Amino acid sequence: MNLVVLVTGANSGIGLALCERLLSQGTRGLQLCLACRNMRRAEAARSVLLTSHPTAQVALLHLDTSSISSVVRAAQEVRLRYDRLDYLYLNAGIMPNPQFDVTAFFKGLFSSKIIPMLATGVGILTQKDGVTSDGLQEVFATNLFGHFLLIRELEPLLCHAGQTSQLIWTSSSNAHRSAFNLEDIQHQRGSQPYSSSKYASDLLSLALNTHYNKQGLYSSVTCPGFVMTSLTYNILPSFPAFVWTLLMPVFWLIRLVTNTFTLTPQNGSEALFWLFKQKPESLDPYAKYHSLTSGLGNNYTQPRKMDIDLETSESLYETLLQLESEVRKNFHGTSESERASQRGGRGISRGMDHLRVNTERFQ
Ligand SMILES: NC(=O)C1=CN([C@@H]2O[C@H](COP(=O)(O)OP(=O)(O)OC[C@H]3O[C@@H](n4cnc5c(N)ncnc54)[C@H](OP(=O)(O)O)[C@@H]3O)[C@@H](O)[C@H]2O)C=CC1
Ligand SMILES: CC(C)CCC[C@@H](C)[C@H]1CC[C@H]2C3=C(CC[C@]12C)[C@@]1(C)CCC(=O)C[C@@H]1CC3
Repeated sequence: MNLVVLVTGANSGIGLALCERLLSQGTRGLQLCLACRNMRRAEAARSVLLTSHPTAQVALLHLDTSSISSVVRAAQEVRLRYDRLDYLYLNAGIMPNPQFDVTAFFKGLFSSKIIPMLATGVGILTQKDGVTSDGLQEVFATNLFGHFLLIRELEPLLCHAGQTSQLIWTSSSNAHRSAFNLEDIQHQRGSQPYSSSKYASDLLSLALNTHYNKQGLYSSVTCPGFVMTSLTYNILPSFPAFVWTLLMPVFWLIRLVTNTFTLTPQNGSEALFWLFKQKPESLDPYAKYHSLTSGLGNNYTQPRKMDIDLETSESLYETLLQLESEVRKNFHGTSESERASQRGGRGISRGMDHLRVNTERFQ
């Protein structure tokens, strides 16, 4: 059987580590597709993978999840290239302009909330969000909506009679109900867009199971733990690399009390890889599958109930469908010459100006 696996944000961190593990376990005929926004980095990732697995089938796909036109074009390309899609890893993610609250961190260290604070980062992190050329909030567009649109565009490959397909989200322990608001799903008015987008992915996964299980499509949510990647290095950009290295023994000690300090991308990809080997029908739609690493360095996967409910997940799903239909109307309303100039990388914001206006009421 030729399994097709597509991973978004596959050129670094957890996504790349997952690809390495998928190839290492030696599934015959596995076709891996790295969907990345930066083709130079994607090429470099493919070289790394092919160095250790010279006969592997590793394809590249240009995909910028924050851009509607890029998602639509990438999905078109996938439909041309493949006649099935068995696993879709929705892994690409950003946490732009993170602000680390040092005072809250030190207060937390000497309070009873120390363990949850170290495990989730809740209460010590905020971000400054931007707006995409489509007029959407950047974190929402990148982490959630681009992926939602991708799933909808790939429906013909994902919903096949007689076979199951899996959607696997890289969510986070930072996902928190208090950061999410159904009236402001893009988190335009708050300072925790990352937490909001990850909580929204937890809700959306539940809704996707409700609507697509009958068609053989299953969705699950993972949490990689705290992993040292470019995303986390960016939280304390003033720390040179050697400071992080010096802190490693401290982190290993913390791991003795919270197994969420997975630290390496390989450890962090544990749950994503574990799900690859599971029968999707046996998975719990209300569970988040956590990558955990014990004090002795052993990796394992543990399901934990999410703080989500069916009603909110349905409301979010309906709102996303409305936004999708608005976005499609505007995208198809764009003239061919405008789309051609978008393809050339110019005039995206001009071509999508009317969309920005129309999406305003969804923000
Ligand atoms: N590190 C951690 O502790 C945790 C991470 N996560 C999640 O894990 C996922 C992977 O992050 P991680 O490996 O840590 O960090 P990395 O920054 O190493 O990986 C993020 C990947 O997403 C890609 N990406 C970002 N924006 C886009 C976009 N618009 N279109 C396509 N690809 C994009 C990046 O590409 P590029 O190289 O071009 O920037 C990169 O390949 C994210 O969803 C993150 O939120 C969750 C919990 C904890
Ligand atoms: C000695 C200190 C300077 C150590 C600082 C540690 C913090 C920077 C980290 C402790 C818990 C971490 C954490 C995340 C980021 C970095 C910490 C706050 C995340 C929020 C990163 C993104 C996620 O999705 C979840 C992570 C949870 C834990």
